Amino acid sequence: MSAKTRRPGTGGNQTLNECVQVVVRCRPMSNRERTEGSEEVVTVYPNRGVIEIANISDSYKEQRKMFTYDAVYDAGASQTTVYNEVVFPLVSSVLEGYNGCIFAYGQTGTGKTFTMEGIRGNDELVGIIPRTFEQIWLHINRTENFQFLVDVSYLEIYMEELRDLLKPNSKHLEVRESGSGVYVPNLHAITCKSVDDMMNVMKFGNKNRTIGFTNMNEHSSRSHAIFMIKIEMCDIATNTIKVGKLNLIDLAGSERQTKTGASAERLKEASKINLALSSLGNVISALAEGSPHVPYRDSKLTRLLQDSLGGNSKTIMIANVGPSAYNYNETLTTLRYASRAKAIQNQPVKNEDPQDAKLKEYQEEIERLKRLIGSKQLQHRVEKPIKRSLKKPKIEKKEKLRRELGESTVNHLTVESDVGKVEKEIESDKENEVEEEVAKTNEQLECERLETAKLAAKLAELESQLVQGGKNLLDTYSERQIELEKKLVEIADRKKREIEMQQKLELQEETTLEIRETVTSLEQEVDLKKRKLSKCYAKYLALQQELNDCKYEHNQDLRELEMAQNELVKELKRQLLIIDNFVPIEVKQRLYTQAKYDEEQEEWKFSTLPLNCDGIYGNKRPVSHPQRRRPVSEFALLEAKSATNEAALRFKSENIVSYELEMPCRTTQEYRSPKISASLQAVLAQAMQTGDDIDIVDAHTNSIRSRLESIINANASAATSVTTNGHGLNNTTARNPKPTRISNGVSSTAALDSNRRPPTGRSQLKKPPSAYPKARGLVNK
Ligand SMILES: Nc1ncnc2c1ncn2[C@@H]1O[C@H](COP(=O)(O)OP(=O)(O)OP(=O)(O)O)[C@@H](O)[C@H]1O
Repeated sequence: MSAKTRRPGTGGNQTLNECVQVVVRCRPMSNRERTEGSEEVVTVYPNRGVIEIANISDSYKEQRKMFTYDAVYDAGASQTTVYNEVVFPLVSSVLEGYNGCIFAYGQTGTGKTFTMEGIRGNDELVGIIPRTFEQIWLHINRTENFQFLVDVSYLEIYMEELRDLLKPNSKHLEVRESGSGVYVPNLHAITCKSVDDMMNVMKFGNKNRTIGFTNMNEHSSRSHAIFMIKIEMCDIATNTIKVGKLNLIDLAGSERQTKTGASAERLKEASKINLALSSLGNVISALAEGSPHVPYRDSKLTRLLQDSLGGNSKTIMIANVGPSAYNYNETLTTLRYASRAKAIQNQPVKNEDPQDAKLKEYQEEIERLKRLIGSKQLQHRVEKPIKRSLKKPKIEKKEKLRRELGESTVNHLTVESDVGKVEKEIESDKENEVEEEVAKTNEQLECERLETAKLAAKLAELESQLVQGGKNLLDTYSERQIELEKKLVEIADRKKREIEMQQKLELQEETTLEIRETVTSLEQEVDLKKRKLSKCYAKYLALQQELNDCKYEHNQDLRELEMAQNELVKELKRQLLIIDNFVPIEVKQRLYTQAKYDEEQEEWKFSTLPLNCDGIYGNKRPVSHPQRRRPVSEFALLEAKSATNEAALRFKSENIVSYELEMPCRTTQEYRSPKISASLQAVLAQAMQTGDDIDIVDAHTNSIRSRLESIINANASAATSVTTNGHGLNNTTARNPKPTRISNGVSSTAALDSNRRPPTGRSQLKKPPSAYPKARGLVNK
């Protein structure tokens, strides 16, 4: 391990490189394997992180192979142990703002789904995904002064197509790349507020997952399923945001098509699954070898895993294997894969204060709504006194009138009565006005109140999406349980370190043994050298064996790829045959030129502009100008002017008579009879006449040409004799051993003609079947 490299869970700086953590889990023997009497060939040493596989079928090969990993689990390892020791630290990192990825890899039926999902309804057997939910919500409920937003998405890759499992009928999904990593635009995300919410989302998605039956597994996952959890966390005190993303992946099983008893459909699926997995293998190899080019773009799976393999994520690969001898080759392949993946280095980075955080958006929106509601409420308070102030003008105006009248009039009483009348009028007018205004204001107030209520509801909804941390601590967990959990993590960490130390110790023991062996005599030295040599030779043999195994496996992969390719070529030929026979040539050529490959979406598409008859893109028809009128024909203008004619009404509007008609492109051709050379026609004519085999090789010169010439000449002379004696029968009858029947006054030339054409229903002449030449399989035309 380099100085810059460390295994996850050992703490340290966030910019350090970190290897992909590789864990192998071996499942117990299945009932079927037991009844078939298959032997166990896998031995697991959990304390040393070592797994051994024995080869019992081939005595020529090396007997045992040993592999070392970060952790190994045998059939007895419980789901809880695997979770606490492997997954718990990673989920903790995600809750600190890192990206995390856990993917289960292995042959079909080795326990990937069992490890990731487990058995529902059994607390002991639930898998990694539901346990992750528990851990996340426990953390949220325990963390005070933090606000959380938890979004969940679920998708599958089936036959190299992305499918949204939470919106099964949604349109085509694609993988895109941005500065912050790979993502899938338009993927549906559901905001969750509890463990139950997340469980419901998982169950709903699983219902839409593609599964099928194979010989190896009754409920085989036929797709790669990716459960995505995004947790946004905001520290209320500092107002800083962190985002943790966790991808939980249950890959489809790698499988040998011969073993799974694949049907045609399963074969197609399997070839796509194997193709994606082999591209995953290529990516792992390229990363392990430090190759400058990593073929992420080879499949949708590797594109989605781009951040997890060689990217900014903390990653755990769980390789599932079976113990039976029947699956020796597949188990060995999985172990090799896993061994290679150990060398992949990632550079995990904390996602702090990201620009695209949804939580930030929500917070800003909440603030905006709060401000808006506050201002509206203030407005309500200001608007209330309007009722009272509306009465003021009455008194003011009354005083004014009194002043005006009082100053100019002598009789005070009359003035008073006038003022009283006017006052009453003014008052009733004003009261009406006020009532109207009050009604209007009330209406306005009601509208505003409604609007405020709407805003308040929106605010409440937004606020409800955000979860306040540290709420239900006492309800959910007691202090003792928290302590226990801490201890579990400590134990897991210690076990990990123990395995690492054990592995180092074993290496050192080997070298110290060699050093200790001091040479006392020449004989001993020879003995020691011999032993060293035999050790080296054994290693050499093992490596050679490994090489042969790899070659064999490579050839097998190649054969399977060839099989898949043959299938595809066959299918292509079928489609081309249909196109060639049923699609007219012009249409075919047009379609070929219109089809363009979209690099981004990695598929063929038709360009939107149709080709016209001249083979040019675009439309021949003129495009209307927004400000100009369409051209109108002379006739239409004249007709439009003649007010007498009722039919002229139709010419009052614009017409399209002046436009050139858009004629459909011709898609058929005139029938032309095939061109046959004169010599061949002569030979055919003779064959028609005689009905016998014709020797087309000259017996004397042994040449086809001279024989053909003689036939042509004979035909020409026969034609001349026909024109001279008017019948032309003599020659034919002379050469034809069969009697030529001429009935109903029909000449032999007509008989010859009818020989060339197929008999129709209209023809009165019924030809005897013998009249058709059979020997060469010639068909009358
Ligand atoms: N560690 C284990 N302990 C007990 N049973 C297990 C274990 N691993 C797997 N099984 C059982 O083996 C069977 C196959 O497991 P599972 O369906 O998880 O395989 P898989 O690898 O997901 O297969 P596929 O790739 O075809 O989907 C199941 O019945 C499962 O319960």
